[in-house]
Amino acid sequence: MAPAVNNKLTGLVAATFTPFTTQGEINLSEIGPYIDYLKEKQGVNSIFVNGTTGESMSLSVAERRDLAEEWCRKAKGKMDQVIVHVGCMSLKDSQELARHAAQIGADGIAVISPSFFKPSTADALRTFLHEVSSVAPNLPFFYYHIPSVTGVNILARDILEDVWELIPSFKGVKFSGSDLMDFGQCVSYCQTHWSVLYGVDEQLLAALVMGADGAVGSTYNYLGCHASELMSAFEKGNIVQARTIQFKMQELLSYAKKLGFDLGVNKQLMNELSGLCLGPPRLPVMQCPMSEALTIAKKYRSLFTEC
Ligand SMILES: CC(=O)N[C@@H]([C@@H](O)[C@H](O)[C@H](O)CO)[C@@H](O)CC(=O)C(=O)O
Repeated sequence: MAPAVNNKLTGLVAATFTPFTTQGEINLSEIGPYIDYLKEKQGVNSIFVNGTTGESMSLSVAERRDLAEEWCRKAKGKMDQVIVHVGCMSLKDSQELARHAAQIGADGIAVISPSFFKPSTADALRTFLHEVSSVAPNLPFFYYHIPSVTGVNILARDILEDVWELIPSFKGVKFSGSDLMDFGQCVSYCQTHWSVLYGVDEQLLAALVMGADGAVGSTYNYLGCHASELMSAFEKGNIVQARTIQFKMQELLSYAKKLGFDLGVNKQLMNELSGLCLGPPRLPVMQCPMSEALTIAKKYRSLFTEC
């Protein structure tokens, strides 16, 4: 990746899991060791918290505040950037979390589209994003595009149209979609100080070719060092090496998907590979049987050497 200019967010960003106790309460005590693991074992220097992987929509606003605060506190001096996802179904809740993120020293906020009452047009979504950003006007703002989860199929490029007029703090897009034409259009429209970050880990190389500044994803929790190697190989023009790593990532994920890979499986896999105690997911996501995570971990170990 190009070096960071004006704190531009680049490189690899881990979308963190939310640690829970076995009783299903948030477990703040695991956040410090988690950050150390990401930095020391995976070489990951930025995190995206309370996102999809972090089960944000299954958390209360109070829990999200406590988690965001602890992530920011423990990341100080260790992580380059902590981006806090503050999107909620309710505008008021999103604004509360955005204000709170500004108070606790987050490096940026991201907002997903509401998905129960869905915006019917790009303008409706842009207005929602504007209203959230306006309560934290000095905080870098990212639009979080993830149509497969929200069911909101508005092109990300349409959200970007003259967006700086509406959201002066706008700093980029976290694009977790597989429409590479829309992605390319975002890259080509972007200002140089914005970041376009890709979020479909199994297609990272394609996004780098298209001009991604970096990547945010769940698998970088345990594939961080390998994805970094992929990025360096790409930067050096070694496409064969970059492709080899991407193909291994794809082999792991396609194997896992055949076994029913979802957030529950992903979290259990992370527990197994990292040795951290991140606990089970929260309902309605089901906990995955240990045997399934062990089978996928075995596949992981057959494909990748330890970082
Ligand atoms: C739908 C979904 O969860 N996508 C993941 C990916 O990292 C995904 O887990 C990975 O590409 C494997 O399919 C991320 O884009 C989500 C993410 O960044 C987040 O947790 O906010």
